[in-house]
Amino acid sequence: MATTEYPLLEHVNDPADLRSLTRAQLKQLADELRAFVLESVAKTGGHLSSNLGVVELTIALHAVFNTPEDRLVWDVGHQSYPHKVLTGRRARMGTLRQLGGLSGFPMRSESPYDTFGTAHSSTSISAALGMAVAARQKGEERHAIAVIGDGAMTAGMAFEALNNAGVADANLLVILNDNDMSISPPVGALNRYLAQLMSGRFYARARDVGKSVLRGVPPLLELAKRLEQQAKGMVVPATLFENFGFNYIGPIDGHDLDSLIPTLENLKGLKGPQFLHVVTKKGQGYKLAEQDPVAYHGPGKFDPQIGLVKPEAPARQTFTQVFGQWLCDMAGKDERLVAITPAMREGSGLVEFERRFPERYHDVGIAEQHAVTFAAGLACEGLKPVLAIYSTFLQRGYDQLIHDVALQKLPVVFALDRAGIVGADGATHCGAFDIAYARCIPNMAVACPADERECRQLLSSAFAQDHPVTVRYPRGAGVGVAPLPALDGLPYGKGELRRQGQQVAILAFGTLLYPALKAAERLDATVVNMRWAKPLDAGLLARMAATHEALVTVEEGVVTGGAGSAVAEWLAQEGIALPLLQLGLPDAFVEHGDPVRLLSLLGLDAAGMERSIRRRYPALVAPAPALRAVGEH
Ligand SMILES: Cc1ncc(C[n+]2csc(CCOP(=O)(O)OP(=O)(O)O)c2C)c(N)n1
Ligand SMILES: CC(=O)[C@@H](O)[C@H](O)COP(=O)(O)O
Ligand SMILES: [Mg+2]
Repeated sequence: MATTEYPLLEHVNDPADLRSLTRAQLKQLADELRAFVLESVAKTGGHLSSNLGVVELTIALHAVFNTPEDRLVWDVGHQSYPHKVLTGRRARMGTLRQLGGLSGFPMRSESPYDTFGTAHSSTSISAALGMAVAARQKGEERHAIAVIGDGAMTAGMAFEALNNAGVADANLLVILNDNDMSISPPVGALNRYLAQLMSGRFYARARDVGKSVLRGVPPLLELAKRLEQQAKGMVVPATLFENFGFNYIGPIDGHDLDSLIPTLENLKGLKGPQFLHVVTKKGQGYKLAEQDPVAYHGPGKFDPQIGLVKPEAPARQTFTQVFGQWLCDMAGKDERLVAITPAMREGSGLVEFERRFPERYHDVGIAEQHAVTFAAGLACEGLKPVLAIYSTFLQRGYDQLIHDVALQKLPVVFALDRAGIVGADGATHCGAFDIAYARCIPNMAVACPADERECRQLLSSAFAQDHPVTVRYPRGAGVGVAPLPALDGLPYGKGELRRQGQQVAILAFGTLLYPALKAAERLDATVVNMRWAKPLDAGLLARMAATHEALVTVEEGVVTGGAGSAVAEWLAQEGIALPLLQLGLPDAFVEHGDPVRLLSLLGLDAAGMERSIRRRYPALVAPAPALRAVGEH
């Protein structure tokens, strides 16, 4: 008889299938599920450590609650893979984060079990509260559960929701999945507070019952030991969460189904806002991930037997590396420079800066709104803040960008990483909107470097200004134009002519300059590297308009309101009636997939640009080279 590696898991096609399993079988299921997630993520790449940490919690939730009738909301959702596997998507896990495949995050369109789309953090309590209040209003009996990590818990939004939920008296269960980690080690007072809760309640009680529920979480044990002295003889005060109006239970061991299931069963019978504090370990069960949860937060493909292999020095630097290097160099030259990250030290290229300039490094936690206003405060006092932030996450701090920074004309540099297509993370992380949302703000300038060298130069230009500037650059490497060691900037608001052609001028904003140059060779078009979406280089534009029959703009951002729209506005303002073709991201969300393929599908590679320009201006470009006859080389 054929044996399978996952004998129990293979029969779980729906959470209903696991509700009939015995406790011992559920434990076996947990082992199989963990092994499956590891095997699967190793093949596709994706978020690993967080998923390994919630295997038992996921099983317990689906075993106890009547999902999807009971609403389960995963905060961030990067830990939703075990949930996907148990809710009928096991066979599709091989397609994870690929074009047409499963999303790396919960998605309402993907499954009825994904009750709320997440990826940007700290939304789960608000969403689950909304669902709980809606159920009450509609007279429907069901539970709403938010599972939120200790990192996500630091965001203002989570506290806004707690503040509301504590008095709304809705049947809401908030589960704090406390693994004492964000992507990097957690920061801030909340983290310290959670550690105190652990020492005061969890560890003491664990000792009392003579059973180490801390088994398997040695760093927590260490922490508990360190804090034990403080806890001795202490009357445990009401927790913060009880003061918010929640019934607080915990902390309990999130890897122990014998604790999780009865606790959840009990909570299920209680009315009003409930708060369960669960302690887990990021990377649980895979030693390499336990030891280095940061490296295994979101790895690419790897061999689980070997683990991640340090890549040989890549031929080309990523834009993130270029930024990190610039930041250190500029900090060495100007001691007013301070750097801020909202919990994205690794992703934003700040590891080396923190090592060299710890006093000038600020990880503020997942708190983008605060990060922007904090930068404003620093700037008020004469410091020169550089906020390193993903394009998509700055969306969170939009009012702060306008009201706290731009309105007061404060010189903050926004280093916007992940601008444009990001690939596997998909629509939630796509940096599509920043040109549009930044350029409409008075006092704000927007720089769009075309390559690595320009990225460094334009960061210097931005740093020299007396007002806010965003410098946007994409995920990954550029074409390989090595940055110069100097810290000289490029002229503010000026572009450059890159190719003189005939009747059509292509105005490129950012890295799409290079495919535009390729397309232009075949079209015999002029190409301008605009460099700045705001201010526009009006002199250069006027020259192009006067000497060409038609214009084309190219950008890796939404066309609606983007750099091409800025050119259209300028033409209208100048009363110039010239045909304009705007190429960029469509008025639609761009899904997950390989970025090269996505750009090609969107017509933003050289061939796509050539096609669009030829179609729009057939009489103004060089004829397409004749198709070669068969056999001709
Ligand atoms: C608004 C926002 N900022 C930043 C991120 C990037 N991010 C994704 S997961 C994560 C860490 C979350 O920590 P936690 O909630 O504790 O979950 P864990 O990774 O520990 O499982 C961060 C900072 C995000 N998804 N959303
Ligand atoms: C879940 C999340 O928001 C991040 O972990 C995100 O996946 C970052 O991806 P990169 O830093 O690899 O672009
Ligand atoms: Mg965490």
